[in-house]
Amino acid sequence: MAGAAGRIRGRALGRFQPALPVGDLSNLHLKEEKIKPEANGAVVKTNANSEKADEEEKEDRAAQSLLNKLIRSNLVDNTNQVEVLQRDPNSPLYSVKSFEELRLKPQLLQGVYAMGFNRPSKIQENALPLMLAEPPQNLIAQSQSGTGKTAAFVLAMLSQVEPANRYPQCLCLSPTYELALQTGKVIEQMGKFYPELKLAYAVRGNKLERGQKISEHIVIGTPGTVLDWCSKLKFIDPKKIKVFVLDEADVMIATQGHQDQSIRIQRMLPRNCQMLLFSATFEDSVWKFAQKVVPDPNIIKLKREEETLDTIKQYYVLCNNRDEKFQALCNLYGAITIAQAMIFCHTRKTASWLAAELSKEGHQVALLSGEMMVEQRAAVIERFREGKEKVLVTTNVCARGIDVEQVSVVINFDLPVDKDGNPDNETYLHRIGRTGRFGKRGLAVNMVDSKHSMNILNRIQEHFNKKIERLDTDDLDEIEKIAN
Ligand SMILES: Nc1ncnc2c1ncn2[C@@H]1O[C@H](COP(=O)(O)OP(=O)(O)OP(=O)(O)O)[C@@H](O)[C@H]1O
Repeated sequence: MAGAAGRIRGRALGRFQPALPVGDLSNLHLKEEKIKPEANGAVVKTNANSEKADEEEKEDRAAQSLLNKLIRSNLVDNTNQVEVLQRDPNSPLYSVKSFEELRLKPQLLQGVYAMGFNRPSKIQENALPLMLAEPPQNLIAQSQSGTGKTAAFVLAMLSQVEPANRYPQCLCLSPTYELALQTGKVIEQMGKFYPELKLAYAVRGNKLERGQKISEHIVIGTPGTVLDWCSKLKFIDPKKIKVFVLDEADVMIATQGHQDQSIRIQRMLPRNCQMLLFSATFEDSVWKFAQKVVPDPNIIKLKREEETLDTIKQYYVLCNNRDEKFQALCNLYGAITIAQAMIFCHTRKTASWLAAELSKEGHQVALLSGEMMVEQRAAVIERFREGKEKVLVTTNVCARGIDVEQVSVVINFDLPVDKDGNPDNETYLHRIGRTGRFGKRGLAVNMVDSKHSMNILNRIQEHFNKKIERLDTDDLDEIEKIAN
């Protein structure tokens, strides 16, 4: 394949590409001076306005979380260590390397193995001994999505339940109806060999007769309904709850009202109730909330990922406008063989335009867009993973926080910016971090179409202190080896 790139070096690409009859490679390095300052300013302004106007997508963390659960088939590989801050440093609570060491009830051990788990994940290894200790310990735990948090607290709940007592003993809050159902499924699977154990869903639409008392042992639901069931409707006696779990705390607080409702529920629980809070991320707001709902916590945190771009080759291509960016993209495809690429756009509109244009050029393109139902999005990602499509075009908002494994090339058709138009370094890292994983080398190509975006690129470069080079025909041999 390196030969193909070699043949076209310094020549018009159009003649050599079967699927994409496009222009000259010189488009790849248009001179920066070509962008007239006044035109440039105007372009930027219009872009910013129109982008705002058609940026209808709102970050929906609950949908992203659900999507991750739907597309995930196994544990996310994570090499980071966890940090354990024990409330009582004198109490020796060791981590466990096997489920046997936890002395789980036999029917739970059976459930764990029936789910195909051989040994605890990193977060489980550290959290389970704390959660199953006598007396039960409170816990705030943060670990990346997909690392086994749900399974951990489900085991804790199932271990504490006394089936002979026919009333709710464990209460679990989820941010949405769908996420509550997903967690419910894990409870059902893991408790499969514990048939006397019953589960109720406190979600909107699940209507019970007034005056009724619930006999199920575990209640899982959304904050609003759980609050009603505990206070106004009195279906649950909160004073009898032994384990309170607050799942997906980061998603929870992103929803208006959920934080207050969760705190109100927590205030109704007995003092000796075990409080457990889980979150995939740990920004300040989550931490503040966690401290309000979990008194005297033990804390388990996944150590921050080292921001490393060492295995990723980063380039930029200078263009004048959207069409030229498309042209440059086609040129790149014509010049090298790309196994699988993800292309990020700023808006839905650009993403669907680009997907259509690429399809016209004969590419097998998948479009992941915010207007799709979560199930549809999961299907698109699945097909892409299976290699049915080689290019996935998506928007920033839609793809943030979604686990798509290794791709060989990431293209920023638009650079990531925050709502104020400043460089979004975190998103940049997250996007291009999809390539260059597991010791492989990765390739990231940034399309720059104005002085403004050049400025953004420079700031990103400074932030990471890592050179982003201008893509040149001389680089094609090198990048072909990475991209293919
Ligand atoms: N010990 C284990 N061994 C093997 N697979 C596991 C283990 N624990 C969990 N899994 C599997 O890994 C996947 C992710 O686990 P889980 O949903 O518990 O992660 P999570 O951290 O709760 O994710 P989220 O933050 O999205 O809620 C699931 O498919 C689950 O069945």
